[in-house]
Amino acid sequence: MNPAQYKHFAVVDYVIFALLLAASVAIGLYYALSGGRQRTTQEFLMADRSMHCLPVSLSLIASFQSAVAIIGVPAEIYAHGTQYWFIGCAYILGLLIPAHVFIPVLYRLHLTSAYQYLELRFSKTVRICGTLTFIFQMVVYMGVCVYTPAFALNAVTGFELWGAVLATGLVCMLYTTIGGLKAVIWTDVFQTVVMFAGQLAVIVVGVQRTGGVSEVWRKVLEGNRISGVDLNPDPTERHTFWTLGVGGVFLMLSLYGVNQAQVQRYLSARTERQAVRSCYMVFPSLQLALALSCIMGLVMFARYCGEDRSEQLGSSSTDAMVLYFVMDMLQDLPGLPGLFVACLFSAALSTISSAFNSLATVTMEDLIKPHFPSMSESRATLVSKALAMSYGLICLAMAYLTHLMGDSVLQVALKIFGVVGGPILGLFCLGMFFPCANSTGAVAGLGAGLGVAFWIGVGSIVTRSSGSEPLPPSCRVILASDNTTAFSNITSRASGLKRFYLLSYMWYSGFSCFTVIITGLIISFLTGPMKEEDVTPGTIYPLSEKLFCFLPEGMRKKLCCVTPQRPPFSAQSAPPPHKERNGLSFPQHKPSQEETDEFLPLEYETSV
Ligand SMILES: O=C(O)CCCC[C@@H]1SC[C@@H]2NC(=O)N[C@@H]21
Ligand code: NA
Repeated sequence: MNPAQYKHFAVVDYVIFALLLAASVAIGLYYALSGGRQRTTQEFLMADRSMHCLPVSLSLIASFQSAVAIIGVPAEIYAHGTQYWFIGCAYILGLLIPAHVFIPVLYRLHLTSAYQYLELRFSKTVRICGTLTFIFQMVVYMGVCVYTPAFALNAVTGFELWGAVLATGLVCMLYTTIGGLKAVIWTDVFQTVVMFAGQLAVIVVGVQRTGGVSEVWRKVLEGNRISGVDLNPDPTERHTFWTLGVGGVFLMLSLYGVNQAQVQRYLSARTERQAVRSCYMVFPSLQLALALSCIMGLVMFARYCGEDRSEQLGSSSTDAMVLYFVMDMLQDLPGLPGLFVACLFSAALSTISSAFNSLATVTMEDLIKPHFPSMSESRATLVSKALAMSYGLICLAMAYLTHLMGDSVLQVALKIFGVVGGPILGLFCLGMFFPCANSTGAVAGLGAGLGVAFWIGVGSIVTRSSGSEPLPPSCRVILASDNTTAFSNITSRASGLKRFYLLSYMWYSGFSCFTVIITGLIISFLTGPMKEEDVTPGTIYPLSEKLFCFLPEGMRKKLCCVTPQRPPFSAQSAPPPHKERNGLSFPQHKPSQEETDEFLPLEYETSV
């Protein structure tokens, strides 16, 4: 875009953006100077496990609602129609399963890092593999989250790209390092409100500028942008009800079930019931966030129908076009462009701060503490703060790498979750649902899952770049058919392996998850399946019990090869002493009176 056409900010816009950064730092400072003043890792990393479900639920949304969703989803709707909206169907199971399967198991083990589960259930090696995989996933994802808002802003307003990246990274490092998880959660709450406000402002002004709701609706229908339910079973079809509604469930489970950033929030809740409730409360807010970004895409479509702005923009990226649309709408309403920029950076900051804090937690808990068991609390807290800061620097470096990725940011983010998050989900499912799985099987399974996922991921980039260039955004009705035509002739031409590469990226999570489970079970049986008495109590979810709960007791016992063990503690009995395993002691949690009352008894039976 030539500088002459840059949309410029009024002073008040910069003031609003600066206020957002200042408010975030202020919250960080407040938690640095209040409470326990962040002197223990329990407070710095786990918020003293004292959080109420409301801030936890808003923080759960903010963690994986970054500028990628704020910009990438409207761009997706603008270019391809509302098929993506069906990912909302995946939120039902994608949140119910974490609430009733993953949270009960992980909460009762009283963990700090989700990957401690892997050591309790399997071995230290499996835990380290899980931790390193998570670190890789979040570092790459952080890079995309820092880069996206700065890139979009620079494309439209000439806003200094690396200045914005630096400002975001530094402010985030500051309040995360001084304020710990409490500051990260409460800034997430504040930033989520700013996110919704910014998107709402663009929608209200956009509809009003495009001639009202009926006019927008008419243009959207005319432009064939409301997609019906596409039940096409072809797995290489990018977005269908199946890839989004079913494939999306695995994506959600990898994020809201086993990702450390979310698990840490569940564990910071004061009781298990509060944690489960926070998971339920995510559902309406996530649906609202999805609706806002989809509607924004529709309004943008109605506004630019028939015109193609890629030449003014200097890039055919629909992502940048979203910012162009926003500035076009809000340009002469001083303060609103600043509000939207604040919304964009709130989305980025809330995700990056969650990433910093969770990365620091797992690095401290899984990679450092086991080697320095006698490390003092104050030193451990200091090292945790240093870790949060160093991850900030790594993130800035990763932002530069994102610069080279090129794909639409939404696709890049979802591919990262699929390729790396899917195998981690598979590892936890293998552990929780298959008592016979052993450590060798777990490591082999994770390796196979990551290998297959990377293979498809890289293969798809190679295939697509040789096959099709991204279609320029346009309102022509035939765009949809163009897209299908262009795409279908690639698919039809593709042979077996190439067709494999064309698998929709929405299936990566599910595909790699099953690869881990199947490989893990095969290797476990080949190397001698685990015996029931060797499985640590409380690390198995009685899946078979639950699935066959309609069967009579006797038949169920026969059918379910393993009856799950008593959880590490129960409301009645006094908690057993420290659980020793592999020479490491995991404090078995002494339930508080409130927690005892709130204990959600799963039907556990002692093994006969
Ligand atoms: O916004 C991002 O940073 C990542 C893109 C969205 C990630 C997934 S998609 C399903 C779920 N819904 C969200 O709003 N985020 C996650
Ligand atoms: Na966010």
